[in-house]
Amino acid sequence: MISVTPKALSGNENKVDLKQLSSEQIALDIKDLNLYYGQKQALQNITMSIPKGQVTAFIGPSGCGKSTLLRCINRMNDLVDGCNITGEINLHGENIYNKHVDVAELRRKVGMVFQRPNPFPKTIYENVVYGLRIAGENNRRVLDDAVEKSLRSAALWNEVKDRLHESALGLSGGQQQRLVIARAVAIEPEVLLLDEPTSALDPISTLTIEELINDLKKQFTVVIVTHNMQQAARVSDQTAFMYMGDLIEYSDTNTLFTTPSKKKTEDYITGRYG
Ligand SMILES: Nc1ncnc2c1ncn2[C@@H]1O[C@H](COP(=O)(O)OP(=O)(O)OP(=O)(O)O)[C@@H](O)[C@H]1O
Repeated sequence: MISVTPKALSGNENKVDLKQLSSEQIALDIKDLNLYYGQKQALQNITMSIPKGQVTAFIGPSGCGKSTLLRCINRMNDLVDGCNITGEINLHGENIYNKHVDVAELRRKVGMVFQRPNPFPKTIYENVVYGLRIAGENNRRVLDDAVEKSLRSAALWNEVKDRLHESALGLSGGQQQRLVIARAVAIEPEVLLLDEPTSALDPISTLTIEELINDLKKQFTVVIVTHNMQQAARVSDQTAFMYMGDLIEYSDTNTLFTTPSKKKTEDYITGRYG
C-alpha cells in the first residue's frame, strides 16, 4: 500500500456516502458514457456521480482514459475530429450533451486548467479579467474586485499585488499556474477541472497548489487528473481508478488506497503496473 499522510485521511471533513448521494449533493452525474476516437473506444460505460464541493481524483495508468473523461465534462472532446460520444453527463439535472446546450456557457460553468501553465501574453491583471471582459464586463471597480478576490482564492495575491500591470510571462512556473487558476475562478465556475496541474512544477510549487486545491473545494467542485498517487491521496476526497477505458473502482480516497475492493486497483496502487 502507498503511504497516505494523516492530513489526507483527516482532510475529508464533509465526507459523503457515494452510494447514497442525494440530488442536492451531486455536482455531476455521469451515466453510461462511451467515447470513441474513430474506431477506438476510449471510455466504456462510465457511470459515476461526482459530489459537490469536494475533490474527486481520476487515477490510472497512462492511456487509461483519465484526461478523456475529464475533457468530456466541459465538452473539450467536441473539438476532436472523429470523436463520438454516447451517454450522459448531467449538470443540474440537464445532460450537457443535449443539442441545445450552449457550449460556451457550459465552459463558463465548468472551468479547466491544463498541465502546462498557459497565461496569455498580457498583464497579470488582464489575464485574470479575461473571461469577465469577454462576458462584457468593463466596470473598473467590478474588475478590480474580481482581480483581488480571484488572486486571493488562488493564493497569489500577496506575491503579485504590487505588479498587477506587469507581464504574466515574468512569473515563475508555479505562479503562472496559480494565475491560470485565478483566471479560471474569476468567472465563478461551479466545477473546476484540473488536468495534471502540477506535473510541470517543482516540489514546492506542487505543494502550494495542493494546499490551494484543498481551499478551492470550499467554493467549487474540483475534479483532478493526476499521475501521482500520493497526490491523489493528499488532495482528494474521492478517487476513481480507471484501467483501459473502464472505471474499475470509485470510492472515498482513504478506502481506495487502504482497502481497495478490486484486484486491479490493488495491483496498481501497490506498484505492480502503471
Ligand atoms: N485525440 C485523440 N485521438 C485519438 N486517440 C486519442 C486521442 N486522445 C487520446 N486518445 C487515446 O485514447 C486513450 C485514452 O487517452 P487519455 O489521454 O485519455 O489517457 P490518460 O489516462 O489521460 O493518459 P496519460 O496519463 O498518458 O495522459 C489512449 O489510448 C489515447 O491514445
